[in-house]
Amino acid sequence: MTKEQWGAMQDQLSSSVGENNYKTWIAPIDFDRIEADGVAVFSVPTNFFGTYVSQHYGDLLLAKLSLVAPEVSRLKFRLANTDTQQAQPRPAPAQSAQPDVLPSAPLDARFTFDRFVVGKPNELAHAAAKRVAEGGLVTFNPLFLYGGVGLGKTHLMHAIAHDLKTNRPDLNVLYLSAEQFMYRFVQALRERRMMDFKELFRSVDVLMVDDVQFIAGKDSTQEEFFHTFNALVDQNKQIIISADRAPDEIKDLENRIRSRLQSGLVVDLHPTDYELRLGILQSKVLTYREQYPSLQIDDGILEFLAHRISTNVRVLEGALTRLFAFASLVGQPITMELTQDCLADVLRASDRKISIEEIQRKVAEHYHIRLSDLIGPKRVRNFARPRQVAMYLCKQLTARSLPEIGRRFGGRDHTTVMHGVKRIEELRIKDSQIADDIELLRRALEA
Ligand SMILES: Nc1ncnc2c1ncn2[C@@H]1O[C@H](COP(=O)(O)OP(=O)(O)OP(=O)(O)O)[C@@H](O)[C@H]1O
Repeated sequence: MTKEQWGAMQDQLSSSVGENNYKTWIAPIDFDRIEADGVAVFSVPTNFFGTYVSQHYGDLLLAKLSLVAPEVSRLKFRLANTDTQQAQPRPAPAQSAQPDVLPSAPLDARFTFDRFVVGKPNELAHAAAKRVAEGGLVTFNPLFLYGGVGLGKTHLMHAIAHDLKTNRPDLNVLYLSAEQFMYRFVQALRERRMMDFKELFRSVDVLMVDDVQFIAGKDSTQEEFFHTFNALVDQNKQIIISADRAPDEIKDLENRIRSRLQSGLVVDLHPTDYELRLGILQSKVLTYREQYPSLQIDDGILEFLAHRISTNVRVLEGALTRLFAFASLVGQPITMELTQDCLADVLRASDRKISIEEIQRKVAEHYHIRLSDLIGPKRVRNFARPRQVAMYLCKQLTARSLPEIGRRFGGRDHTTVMHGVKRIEELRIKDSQIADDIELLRRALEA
């Protein structure tokens, strides 16, 4: 393959991986040669780069390469200008002092605070993220953000990084996923460069680690993470962590790490509610207006989508993107009919109905009481509170009416259900145990 062909391939890669990823990961690598045994050699600025590109873009590179050079069956990444590097002694300290780049994972330019729609389910997480993004005194360390898939954890972390770049350009901000932390650590171990690794991580002013649940069960990575964490906290450097669940729900995590993670501010991104979903759709439509200025969208479509697609924001956004692309392709306005046609599969998939029985069973299990006591007439508190929780969840998660719910709870009146639902709504705010119970149950039911 010639350098020109590599140039053309880079252009194609740019459109496949997106501009941001391209600039960060593909542009800095260079095609070197194809060896006799079908190995395509690329030069990379650091070994970590090679590992990252190979893990994330290896298949894509290979696929594109095989169109131009069918003999290629494998990729190899070598440090730039060190062709025979493996055979060479390690560089003298003066040379190795040349600063290694600590690659922050690429930030998505769209993930800013401006584009983050705030509603009840995420207002606390948003406020905490905003506070950290000011780059002022470290008041809570770490900030631990958690929540289910696609609820905006990564969006908030990138937004913090974007803001810090503007507010505090003097700070060395590092954002990476826990998986990347592990690659970087393993790489350092393999190359016997642990001192460099430690030094680099300890020179960071703000460390953000996304999806920390990834290191559960990975003992040495946890150990190193713990030391990095402690060293930074001791220096009063801000740490921001995200995970798909609360620290005490992450299995196979060492206790000392768990308690460290809990020692700052732990905030939950709750599943979206209807109003938040509608807000997100409305804000997305505004951005689409620039791209598709003449496209008409009928009244009621966004409300319909916000009602019907309650899984996660990523699915919601994907549905809207598809809808706009489809409508502009066929040159038609977005009507209800077109929406149902175009999104039939998404709508079917999110159609999974949670039944009243399922809720009753899960709640009884959760509170260790018998199903018959949950539904039955006894009014002792041990049964009455779980019963109200179950009624509340039936109201939230099913489309059943209050009289219908009442009937299924031993023939109770709809006003009893209404009272139960109200009581739990109040308690959720005051009583964190109830709030946690509901969250756990909701997740289990929606899983
Ligand atoms: N409140 C919000 N306002 C606007 N966009 C949002 C909001 N919440 C989530 N999104 C969008 O939803 C998508 C998924 O969000 P994100 O990647 O941050 O989720 P996540 O919680 O990190 O999920 P995962 O656990 O899968 O990593 C992104 O495109 C993000 O911009």
